Amino acid sequence: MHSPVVVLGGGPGGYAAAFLAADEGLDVTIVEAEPRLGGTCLLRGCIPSKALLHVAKVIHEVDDLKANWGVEYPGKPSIDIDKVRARKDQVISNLTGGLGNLAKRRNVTVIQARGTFVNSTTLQLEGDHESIPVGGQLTFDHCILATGSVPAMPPAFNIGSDRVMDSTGALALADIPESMLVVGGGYIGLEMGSVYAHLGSKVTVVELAEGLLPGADRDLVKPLAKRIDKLCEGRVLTNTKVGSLTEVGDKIEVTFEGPAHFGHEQFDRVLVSIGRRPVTRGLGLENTSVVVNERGFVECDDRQRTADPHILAIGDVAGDPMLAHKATHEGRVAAEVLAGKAASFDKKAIPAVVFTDPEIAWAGITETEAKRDGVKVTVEVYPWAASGRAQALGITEGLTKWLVDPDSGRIIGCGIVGSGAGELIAEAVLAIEMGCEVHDVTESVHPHPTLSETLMNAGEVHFGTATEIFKPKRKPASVG
Ligand SMILES: Cc1cc2nc3c(=O)[nH]c(=O)nc-3n(C[C@H](O)[C@H](O)[C@H](O)COP(=O)(O)OP(=O)(O)OC[C@H]3O[C@@H](n4cnc5c(N)ncnc54)[C@H](O)[C@@H]3O)c2cc1C
Ligand SMILES: NC(=O)c1ccc[n+]([C@@H]2O[C@H](COP(=O)([O-])OP(=O)(O)OC[C@H]3O[C@@H](n4cnc5c(N)ncnc54)[C@H](O)[C@@H]3O)[C@@H](O)[C@H]2O)c1
Repeated sequence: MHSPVVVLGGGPGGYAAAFLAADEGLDVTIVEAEPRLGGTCLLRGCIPSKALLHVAKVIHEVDDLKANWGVEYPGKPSIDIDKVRARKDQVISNLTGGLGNLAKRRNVTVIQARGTFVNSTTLQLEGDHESIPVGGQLTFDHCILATGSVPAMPPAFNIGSDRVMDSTGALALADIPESMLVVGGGYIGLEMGSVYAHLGSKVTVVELAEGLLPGADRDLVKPLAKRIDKLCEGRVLTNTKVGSLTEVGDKIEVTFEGPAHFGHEQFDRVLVSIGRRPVTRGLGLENTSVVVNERGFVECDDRQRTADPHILAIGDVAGDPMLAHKATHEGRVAAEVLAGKAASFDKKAIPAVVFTDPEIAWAGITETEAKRDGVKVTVEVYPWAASGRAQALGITEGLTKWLVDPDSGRIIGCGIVGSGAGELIAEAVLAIEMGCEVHDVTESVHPHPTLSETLMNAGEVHFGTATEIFKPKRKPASVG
């Protein structure tokens, strides 16, 4: 069988690339190993985790009503874990079913098989699904490689016990363990740790680095770290390493090694969330001219082209950040490149959102990166305590900040911590992409009372015109 364009992998990178290429008039086949399109994001990532985080947020808000707003009701919320799981699975089914229909309506062929490269223009397909062509070979003019990533599970943690879970295991929500250790205080550890803590588990978080979410700006992480610490009843062990895991009866015994915490302790379940690795091994890439770097990512240019003229790469397999919207955007670029358009990707404003409560979001350059790279920035911070909407909602721990190029006055970065930060950051992405100056934001009328005003207000801090703050402190332009 021959298909001019083949997309290997049907995640948010792969299906976006395939659908857009078909819309451009190309003849497209998706090869996906699993029975459903959707990839990590829909089946075991973004969507199920956000469905569960919604439950966690509502539980928190109910507690807040009781503690701070005089709303009384008897007892604690009781949780029917089967119903929570069923609702989460329904959300996944709704979305993945829709994708199958969208592929059909575009005449995109979907083959359910595992593909490996025989050479630069041929895939060998393995599996037993009827969609696999006789002989199992699929030739193509161009292949878009979109095989994504899988959880990193070092041999020391891979002890063959289902009490030790990766993110997929945690999302399966088999039970609500009494005690749970989360190894890694990054995106997954904090999102899934929050879910389990709100459902009733006693959660301990262990992070190798000095603080949670290493790499993110500390002023953004601080309010979240405080909340997580409260949620985990002080059981956030930073600067600590997990040495070994051993199954002892129906518990996992864990040894801690670190200046802050030493010794061993038992937990009902352990979630290992210490990063993900790109899927490049075992794909037969050595039979092509594709270059894989020392971290396992496929090397490609800003048009998603690899060193092999027949192969493009997108999404998690094509490098950091491993985020669904980055995969989708790269998929669009790859499709347009194959359609002969002058598309390329300037990655200056890919937003990142940690969907905890409070949420953390950033886009463009961060203060941490500016310091590291010696980039001159002026930082304008607006505390949410001065926002009417934040006061009304009782979420005053947040802040919004702009990072401004002091020479041009252009906005080059934004950071937000607070409820809904993930929605608010979209305005910042547009501002950075459009090359806006700070006055473009301050002169755009924002609706009142909303949290979006904090973006306008942080801009007003730049000009000293923020009326809700008594004497705005101006930081001088600084290097780092
Ligand atoms: C718990 C969790 C929560 C997340 N939450 C978010 C979030 O809120 N926001 C966000 O932006 N990102 C989130 N992510 C990251 C996001 O899921 C990934 O960045 C995104 O799915 C990457 O898309 P992709 O298309 O590159 O790869 P994937 O989604 O990983 O898809 C790759 C596909 O390729 C298939 N495949 C692999 N090898 C082969 C082969 N040889 N033959 C055929 N098929 C193959 C796989 O079966 C898979 O379906 C989360 C991830 C996890 C684990
Ligand atoms: N909201 C989102 O967009 C979202 C949500 C989940 C996942 N993701 C994506 O998936 C990726 C993987 O998520 P993740 O949380 O597994 O990785 P991560 O890189 O976000 O965090 C891993 C954390 O584990 C720590 N760590 C590493 N080894 C350790 C050890 N031995 N002991 C203790 N801590 C250790 C690291 O210092 C780091 O803080 C993310 O980087 C992100 O790209 C995104």
